[in-house]
Amino acid sequence: MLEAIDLVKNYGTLRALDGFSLRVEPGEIVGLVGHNGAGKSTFISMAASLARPDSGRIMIEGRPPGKARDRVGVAPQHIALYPSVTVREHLRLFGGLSGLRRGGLRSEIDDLAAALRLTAFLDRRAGVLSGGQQRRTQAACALIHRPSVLLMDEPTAGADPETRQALLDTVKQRATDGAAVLYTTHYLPELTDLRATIAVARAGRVIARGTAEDLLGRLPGEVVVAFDDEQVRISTADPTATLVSLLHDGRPVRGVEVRNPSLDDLYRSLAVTDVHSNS
Ligand SMILES: Nc1ncnc2c1ncn2[C@@H]1O[C@H](COP(=O)(O)OP(=O)(O)OP(=O)(O)O)[C@@H](O)[C@H]1O
Repeated sequence: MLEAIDLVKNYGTLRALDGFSLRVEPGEIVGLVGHNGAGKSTFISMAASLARPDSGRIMIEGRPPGKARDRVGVAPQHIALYPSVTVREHLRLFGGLSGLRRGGLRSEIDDLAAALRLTAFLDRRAGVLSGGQQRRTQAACALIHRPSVLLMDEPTAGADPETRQALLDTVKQRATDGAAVLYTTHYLPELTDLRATIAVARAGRVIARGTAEDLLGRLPGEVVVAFDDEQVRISTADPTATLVSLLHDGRPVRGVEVRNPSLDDLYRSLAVTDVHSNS
């Protein structure tokens, strides 16, 4: 389990975390979302014991992060691989650091390479891999020792659909196997695919927490219907009912588009709530 209570972190005069609290249970995937600069990566650095809070408490399975490093897997936002080292050597290195040896290490490497579609690239140097292959290699380094807390910071940034799906399927499987997963992204559909609960960060704290249905269910989507002579665009909480009512008179239709609420809609709705709660 990962638990953070009331973390504060200042960089000079800038307060990066301002009372950040979050808990991720074993088997749970929490999607941490929020605008650029909200504090997501700063929090991940702390959970990975790369930075210390000025105040507050963070625990990994009841221990401070510095004493639980072997239980944590981190896929940082920016690619951090050795260009001249092969994928297999990366995995041997990271697996070896966590105590995996010989047959155990070999079979973890084979299983993970298959899951992340890296088998054909195991003996290629990281520097000659495509961006997506590097992303998958980086995730594999985080996963090789079967960590009980998995921290993934925008692991699919710039990834093609194949890479994205391989990563999402592997993360889902690890959560099913009992890992507590913290996953940051700017893509809402990934969190739906992961069946993640959502934590929204803003200005260094978590301002909302719940399932996608809780947080997005009451937000309006949008229905756009192009008729022969006009285009009708309606903001609605019930797109299906709106669509049925727009189409019921049988007018010829050239196109229909239904837009579900996005993360931007969620941030906007929370900004309004926040302003009200501060007033
Ligand atoms: N080492 C550092 N020194 C100074 N300021 C920092 C440092 N690390 C982060 N910050 C600042 O702290 C704030 C939070 O940054 P952080 O990287 O945690 O945001 P984020 O939510 O991960 O954003 P993004 O979505 O862009 O990755 C930002 O204003 C950033 O500029």
